Amino acid sequence: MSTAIIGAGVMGETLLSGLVRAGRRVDQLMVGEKRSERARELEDRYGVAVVSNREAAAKADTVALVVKPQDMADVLAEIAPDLRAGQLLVSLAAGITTAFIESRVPAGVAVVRVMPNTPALVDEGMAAIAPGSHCDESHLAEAESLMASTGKVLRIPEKQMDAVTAISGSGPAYIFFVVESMIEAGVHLGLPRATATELVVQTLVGSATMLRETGSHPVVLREQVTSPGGTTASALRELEIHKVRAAFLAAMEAARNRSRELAEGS
Ligand SMILES: NC(=O)C1=CN([C@@H]2O[C@H](COP(=O)(O)OP(=O)(O)OC[C@H]3O[C@@H](n4cnc5c(N)ncnc54)[C@H](OP(=O)(O)O)[C@@H]3O)[C@@H](O)[C@H]2O)C=CC1
Ligand SMILES: O=C(O)[C@@H]1CCC=N1
Repeated sequence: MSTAIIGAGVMGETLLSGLVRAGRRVDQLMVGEKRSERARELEDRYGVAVVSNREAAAKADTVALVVKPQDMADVLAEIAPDLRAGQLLVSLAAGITTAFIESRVPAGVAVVRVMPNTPALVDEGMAAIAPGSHCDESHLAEAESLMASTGKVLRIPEKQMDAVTAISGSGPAYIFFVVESMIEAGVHLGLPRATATELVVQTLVGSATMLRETGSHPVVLREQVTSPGGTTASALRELEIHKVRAAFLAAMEAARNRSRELAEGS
């Protein structure tokens, strides 16, 4: 089964590198890339064939679309003449619905919508997948296997996709923002930047591992850290006063709304 990746930016290369690490044969992979300098870089780094979008669409059994949502209509118009019934299109673009894609490609082309995230680069990705209307189990299983090469995969109904995008798609950026803020705070408290960075990163990894390995609710884990009348209670009171919880809710609503807008091409 050959797979083409159209759009080899951050997410496209993340998928490509994951497939290569997972042992997919490089001669079964293709990349559609228009910039020749970038094409050479990918050929050198992965030994993968870089071809035109149309050739990729014509030759591959599965075509992964990893261009920006705003470029999706143009790319679909370009490759539609080369697509045929039975092929699988896997879209990783935020906002773009399976109906949007299905209305622009030949009948019988199966579409799966995926929301991945960048921790896929270290095989700790979280991807959600949703089938379009002409998809059977084999198509969904192929999309699942593509994404499982770089982490966990969850099957969801497409109506949940904008919310998922706001949580796990954009989520790594929120976590990095928190990490950055904690490091800056450490520097304000007088710690060397390298010390603050090591403390924060290991605290994050340790806390994430506790969440995954104990399966305990985050409230329980937070209460274990919060000694009566102690330092953590003082810190958490400040986070509540500064409405951090409300800020997270507003941020994720904004991301969900932006995902809906991207579907309309804005
Ligand atoms: N980054 C992330 O964390 C996540 C991204 N996504 C989705 O992945 C998609 C890509 O995002 P991201 O990787 O961040 O963006 P990038 O801008 O890094 O990548 C987009 C790539 O598409 C290429 N491209 C644009 N037009 C064409 C075309 N006509 N033919 C071939 N390639 C083309 C661009 O090339 P050039 O630079 O030369 O224009 C670029 O390399 C988006 O739809 C986004 O919603 C989903 C989840 C997470
Ligand atoms: O910011 C974005 O639009 C993309 C989708 C999810 C993460 N990055």
